[in-house]
Amino acid sequence: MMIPAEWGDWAPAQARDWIAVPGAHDDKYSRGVLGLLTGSADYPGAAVLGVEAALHSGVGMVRYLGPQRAADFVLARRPETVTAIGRVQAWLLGSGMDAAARDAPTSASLASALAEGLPTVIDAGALDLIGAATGPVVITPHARELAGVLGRVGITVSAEQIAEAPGEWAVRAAESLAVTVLLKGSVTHVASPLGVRLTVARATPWLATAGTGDVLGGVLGALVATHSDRIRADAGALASLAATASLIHGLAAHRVSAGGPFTALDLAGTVSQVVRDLATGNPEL
Ligand SMILES: NC(=O)C1=CN([C@@H]2O[C@H](COP(=O)(O)OP(=O)(O)OC[C@H]3O[C@@H](n4cnc5c(N)ncnc54)[C@H](OP(=O)(O)O)[C@@H]3O)[C@@H](O)[C@H]2O)[C@@H](O)CC1
Ligand SMILES: Nc1ncnc2c1ncn2[C@@H]1O[C@H](COP(=O)(O)OP(=O)(O)O)[C@@H](O)[C@H]1O
Repeated sequence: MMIPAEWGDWAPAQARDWIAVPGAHDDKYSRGVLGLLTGSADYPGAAVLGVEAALHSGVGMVRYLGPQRAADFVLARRPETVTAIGRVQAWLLGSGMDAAARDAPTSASLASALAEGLPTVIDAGALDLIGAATGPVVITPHARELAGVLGRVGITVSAEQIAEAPGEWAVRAAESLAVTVLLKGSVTHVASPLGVRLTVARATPWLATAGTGDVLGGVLGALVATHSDRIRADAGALASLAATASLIHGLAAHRVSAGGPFTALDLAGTVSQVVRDLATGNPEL
């Protein structure tokens, strides 16, 4: 296995360059629209968390196009969300889905989104569909999910082995799958097929609570939607955006935690404060 050449720790000064600040000529469409196919009858809450996080990250519009039960919860929490079908600049797929339990309409919707060639974040219950993507992809597995993804391409590894050497396995996955990999953990590792290797070490162990990964998906989805043109010109941008999303997530966690427990929904609500501090160059970050 290839040993990672050099890992660089991603810092707020670098993340600042990846916050899309709207200008006088922007409207909601020019800022970027994120489409979400997330949530399921079993996990409708993941849809709410992803939408909440995307809206707090600074995006022009969120189109939530998942199952009706989840859409009802999403709209009850966030009436800003649009549930009408329409054009998007990027997709977030799979959070709160179980690949083994996906129904035919959901699989068809995922296939259709993947065929559009748009920048796409693939999480959780859509990770089995990486090979169907036609655009630039970033995947957001934890160690157990990455073991499953690698198993599907004939690489046998356990979640425990991945947790022991996360950097090496993130690189192996990026090279084998030809996608950007954001491997979640106490330190997050981002590896791209082009050789970018970034770590983000700003998290807190209080993040080990249900739903925080769904929040990360929403943050990354928003960043990708607001940089869609740039990604299409240079797929390498996905690694910088993935590291920025993880950094925002970790900084928001510290802020909402202040040394104690917090909920995933409250984490999502804190993301906008961190994005503001990055955008305004707050030196305290
Ligand atoms: N609010 C929402 O809607 C949320 C929705 N979410 C969504 O859920 C989906 C699945 O995500 P995930 O990461 O949990 O799934 P996965 O990698 O299959 O892990 C399963 C493994 O866990 C283990 N296990 C289970 N219970 C255990 C126990 N008590 N103590 C110890 N082990 C236990 C279990 O082991 P087993 O019980 O089989 O022995 C198995 O190995 C995904 O779509 C995500 O987005 C989440 O984000 C949460 C918030
Ligand atoms: N011990 C830890 N220390 C720091 N961050 C953690 C720790 N455990 C989990 N995290 C972070 O919390 C998030 C959990 O995501 P995930 O496992 O997908 O949870 P869920 O499926 O419940 O949303 C990831 O961003 C991960 O990096």
